[in-house]
Amino acid sequence: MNKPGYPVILNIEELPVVVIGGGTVAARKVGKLLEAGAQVTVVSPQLAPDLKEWARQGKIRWLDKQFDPGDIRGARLVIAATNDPHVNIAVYNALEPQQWINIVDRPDLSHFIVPTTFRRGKLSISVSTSGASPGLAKKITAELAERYDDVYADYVDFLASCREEILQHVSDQKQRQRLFAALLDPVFLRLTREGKQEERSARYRRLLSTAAGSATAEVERKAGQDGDSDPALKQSVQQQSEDEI
Ligand SMILES: C[C@@]1(CC(=O)O)C2=NC(=C\c3[nH]c(c(CCC(=O)O)c3CC(=O)O)Cc3[nH]c(c(CC(=O)O)c3CCC(=O)O)/C=C3\N/C(=C\2)[C@@H](CCC(=O)O)[C@]3(C)CC(=O)O)/[C@H]1CCC(=O)O
Ligand SMILES: NC(=O)c1ccc[n+]([C@@H]2O[C@H](COP(=O)([O-])OP(=O)(O)OC[C@H]3O[C@@H](n4cnc5c(N)ncnc54)[C@H](O)[C@@H]3O)[C@@H](O)[C@H]2O)c1
Repeated sequence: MNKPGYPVILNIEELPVVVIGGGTVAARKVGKLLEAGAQVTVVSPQLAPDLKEWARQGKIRWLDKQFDPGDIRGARLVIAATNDPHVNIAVYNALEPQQWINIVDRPDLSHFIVPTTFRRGKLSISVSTSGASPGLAKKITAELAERYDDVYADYVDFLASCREEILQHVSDQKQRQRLFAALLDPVFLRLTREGKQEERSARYRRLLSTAAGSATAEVERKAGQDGDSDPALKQSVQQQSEDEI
């Protein structure tokens, strides 16, 4: 991988992922795979403590053996995480054409590399140095984690529910964009931080009714101007005003 790469969040729920090697690095990768709901198989004659525990609890399938090419058959993603570079290359050579691999000591051959990530509910912040310095990525993440603290989980949930409501009830594209922008006013974060959820909702309601009012005026102005109006927009905006007042 020599280009900067294409950052994505993969939905790997229920998908089979095979990890070769059972040491500290494998345990770190498997922890994140389990959080994402993947079906994980670990192939290794030895397991780090976390992996042992997950195998005992049935959270992962453990093949207590050295790697063989057949072990990765059917896997969607493959992670080669042994401490033997020759074994990691053997895993790479055994890939089926559609499989994607992360080789923990060969970013240059990997189809994907893993950034550091921390989560605050639905917000996730990831940092990568394209393999240049994973330690620096971790340090930057720690700095960001202080700034984007636990309050963001509730704040992002609030933004999500407002957004859902706006998408459902406000049909005018420009109006929506204005509302989404207004929702990012720092006051909503501040009220979340201060635990003033009611004041936050009241402000949001005011924002909606003001926007609905101005859209109604706009529709009426247009109607007066060219004798024509968009009845769907007018109705949606008026409905909005009635709901909110
Ligand atoms: C982010 C994180 C995610 C994760 O693994 O889950 C991750 N490495 C983490 C930590 C970490 N890794 C290393 C140290 C020791 C300090 C140092 O060396 O800097 C620390 C720090 C620590 O452990 O504290 C050593 C290391 N890492 C790689 C090599 C091989 C090489 O470079 O060739 C070596 C040398 C091995 C040797 O000694 O030979 C390779 C990779 N490591 C990556 C990811 C990918 C690029 C990420 C990026 O874009 O920056 C990439 C390319 C491939 C991949 O693994 O996907 C995770 C942070 C988890 C967290 O947040 O807690
Ligand atoms: N990508 C990263 O973030 C990162 C970080 C540190 C180190 N590394 C690299 O990752 C490698 C692994 O690090 P670690 O700390 O997990 O090592 P480790 O020694 O803790 O674990 C190695 C594991 O590989 C298994 N293994 C060895 N040969 C095998 C085979 N033929 N088949 C199946 N399993 C086999 C061992 O049983 C053991 O479980 C290091 O050698 C280093 O090159 C990568």
